Amino acid sequence: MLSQTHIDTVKATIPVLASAGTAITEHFYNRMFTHNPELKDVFNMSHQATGRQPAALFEAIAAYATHIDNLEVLTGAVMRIAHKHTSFNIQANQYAIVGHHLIETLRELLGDAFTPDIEAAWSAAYQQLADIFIQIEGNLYKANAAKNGGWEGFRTFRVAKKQAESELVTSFTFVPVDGGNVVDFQPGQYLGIKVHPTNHEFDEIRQYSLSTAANGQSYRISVKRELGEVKNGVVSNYLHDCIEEGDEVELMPPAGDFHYQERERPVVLISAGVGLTPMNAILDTLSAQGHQNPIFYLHACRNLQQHSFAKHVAGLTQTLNLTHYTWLENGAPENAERVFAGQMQLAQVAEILPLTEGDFYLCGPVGFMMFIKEQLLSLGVSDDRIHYEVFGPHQNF
Ligand SMILES: NC(=O)C1=CN([C@@H]2O[C@H](COP(=O)(O)OP(=O)(O)OC[C@H]3O[C@@H](n4cnc5c(N)ncnc54)[C@H](O)[C@@H]3O)[C@@H](O)[C@H]2O)C=CC1
Repeated sequence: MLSQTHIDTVKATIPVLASAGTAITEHFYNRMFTHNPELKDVFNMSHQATGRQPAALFEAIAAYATHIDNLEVLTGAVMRIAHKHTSFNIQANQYAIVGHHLIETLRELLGDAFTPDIEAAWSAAYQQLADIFIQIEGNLYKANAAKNGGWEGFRTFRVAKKQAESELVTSFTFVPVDGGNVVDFQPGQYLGIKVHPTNHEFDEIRQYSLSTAANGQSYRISVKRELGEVKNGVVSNYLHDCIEEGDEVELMPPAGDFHYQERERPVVLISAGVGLTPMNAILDTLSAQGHQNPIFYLHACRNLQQHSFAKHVAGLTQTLNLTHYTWLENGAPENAERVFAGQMQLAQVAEILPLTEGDFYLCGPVGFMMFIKEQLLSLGVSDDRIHYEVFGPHQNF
């Protein structure tokens, strides 16, 4: 139990942590992976290489210390992280390892400034946070296992179908090798997938949004091939290059607290690039449900060759009350209908959008979501009707 002294001590150490910056979390991860290399199987090592994970952990620790006497403020972030942890199959005993390396990192970096009082306060504070995550994650694991088609831990699936959707995006449909059902999910949720890339030192676990509606039998994800630096797209490119129909992968049950919410309001889905995957799942789900309220779908990508699901979305106008537009960054073909050239400018379609009552869901690169959120706010859409999540290590904007 945290005492007032612990709380005061943790808050008093915030400036020390802030001045050390991400050196703390970088040191922490180096230390942990040196002493517990088995955890490389669990953590996304590409996010280590880019520095995004140490930055995210540092921000999380700073936010926790800042709000330690009013943790309700962090409920949304805690739920988002807990869902993500379950897709990695994080277990209670791993919190003790992380806690040990965090405390030892503080001792090593702060030296004499890391007094016994500070150690006691941070140990208690870490334990409080770990207990919160362990409880929420334990409940999510149990709830998933109890559902029809549910399971706990990794389950082996076979690739039933591999299908190109555009120049860079390929879909993979997975069925369980045990022949059982699979648990339903909310459109917008993702799967944790574990693979062992060729010649790789450790397993890799990644999250991919489910890209079509739940059907009880199979799951589909749609993956973008990453061009450029090798450290990006280790798993995505392995799936593209090495995983074929008939091959097996390990999956955790669907997770994620960012998903479509039925609210009897018009829906506006706005995506860019491969961020269209959850939007496609939402559209397919609404179509299967016979949804009749107006839906608007706005999508941005580089060019026609990279426009996945274009025909599929056009076909959904048969079943849904759907209006859709596309922005092609590198230029629109002449006479193309519902297609604009350049980056997405909402002013071009603002008059048809339900600005005063609609729910707006955004998905795509962070820069794109920031760009669109700003436009929505300036068009008068209230903040509480703009929904998005940052894929990858947690980040606010
Ligand atoms: N469930 C989720 O939240 C998912 C999120 N994503 C995210 O989507 C992103 C990947 O998208 P890519 O296909 O690589 O996109 P991309 O880099 O090919 O960009 C696609 C389009 O986004 C627009 N865009 C990009 N940056 C912009 C900016 N700063 N301002 C205005 N417009 C901008 C442009 O129109 C561009 O053509 C990743 O960040 C990934 O994490 C992807 C899948 C699922």
